[in-house]
Amino acid sequence: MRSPKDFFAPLAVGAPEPVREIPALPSRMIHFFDPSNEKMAAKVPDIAKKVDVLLGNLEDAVRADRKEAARNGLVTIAKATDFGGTQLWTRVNSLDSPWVLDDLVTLVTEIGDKLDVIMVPKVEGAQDIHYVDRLLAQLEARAGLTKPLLVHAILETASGVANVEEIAGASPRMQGISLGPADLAASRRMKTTRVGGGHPGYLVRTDPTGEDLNAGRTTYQQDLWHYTVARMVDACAMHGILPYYGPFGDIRDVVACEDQFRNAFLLGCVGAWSLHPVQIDIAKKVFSPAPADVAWARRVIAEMGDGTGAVMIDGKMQDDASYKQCRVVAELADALAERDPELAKAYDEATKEALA
Ligand SMILES: CC(C)(COP(=O)(O)OP(=O)(O)OC[C@H]1O[C@@H](n2cnc3c(N)ncnc32)[C@H](O)[C@@H]1OP(=O)(O)O)[C@@H](O)C(=O)NCCC(=O)NCCSC(=O)C[C@H](O)C(=O)O
Ligand SMILES: [Mg+2]
Repeated sequence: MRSPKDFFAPLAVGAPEPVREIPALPSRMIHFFDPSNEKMAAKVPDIAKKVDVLLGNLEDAVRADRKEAARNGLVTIAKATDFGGTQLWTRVNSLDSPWVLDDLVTLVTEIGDKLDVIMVPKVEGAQDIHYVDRLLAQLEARAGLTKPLLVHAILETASGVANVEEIAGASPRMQGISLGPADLAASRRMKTTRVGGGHPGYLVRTDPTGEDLNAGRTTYQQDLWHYTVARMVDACAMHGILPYYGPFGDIRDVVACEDQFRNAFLLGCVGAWSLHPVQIDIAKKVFSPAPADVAWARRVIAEMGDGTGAVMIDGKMQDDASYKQCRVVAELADALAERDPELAKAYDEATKEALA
């Protein structure tokens, strides 16, 4: 563990100064594509206009014999594309794989100035982040980069969950953490074969109403991921970094995907992964607060003045704490409005109506 005194010192001579604060840039959807897949790669310029984050995936879902093609494809795409205000991320192979060293060396050297965040899979503890942290500093120094690359960990091993607080605080590069429900289920020996989402067998049942144990009893499906997401959100909030729900693998089930994303949004996540174009608009809808909620938040803030004391608005008590809750929603809305003029208009119209 580094001393707090040198936590923000560069880890290699000539490496850029680490950031002191993680920018809360819109990242409602992290859109995955395989850079070795020509059809997907051809769609990148168009998709880049629609998403907050575009991620060139080199890890799982890329066949072993396509790893080099994916790495080289990402370099070519990054050099040839103007991403505008859209962030470019990558997910490198796992730290125990034969590909990760070349992934990091090639990407930082060739396109380190274009990349914003490196997603590291299967993180087990702070030691994994420390390894990547030092290596990135060496590579950044050699490439002459002036802006440090940020690191995003996937929470997808039982050890990772047990160590999530130390992972979140392991480096000033830590930008955020995503839930990886598929690998996590395997690591924990959970008995679901689904990629994220619920399971009909994970439920609670109302009490029996009489002798017949089957009669009149309702069951309610529970969220398999509630504990992990909540723990991840707390760890991220404690360290000033951003939490994300990960993948929802049932691409056809756009309804359950929206539900799972919304649960994560309400619990504190700022975004989720989109694996297919159809999931982009779901994430955009869910992770942008509704205009009516933004209008309400802005109204409470306006009526609360300096944010202290208690007032009644429409029969509901508001005080210092609810003022802070409203600031969370209003600040997110302001950040999204800056990127999205349509959303800005919808928020302003709803606010005008609420304040009239
Ligand atoms: C899931 C897919 C394999 C589905 O692909 P496909 O069968 O081609 O779907 P469609 O025919 O409906 O596609 C229509 C067109 O759209 C293009 N397409 C599909 N997906 C994307 C995309 N992500 N980005 C850009 N374009 C995309 C198709 O090429 C079709 O094009 P055209 O024929 O010209 O009309 C596929 O969507 C896919 O591979 N998605 C990404 C999967 C992925 O990245 N998986 C890894 C992340 S999840 C994970 O790793 C688990 C996690 O770590 C954990 O442990 O939980
Ligand atoms: Mg995984």
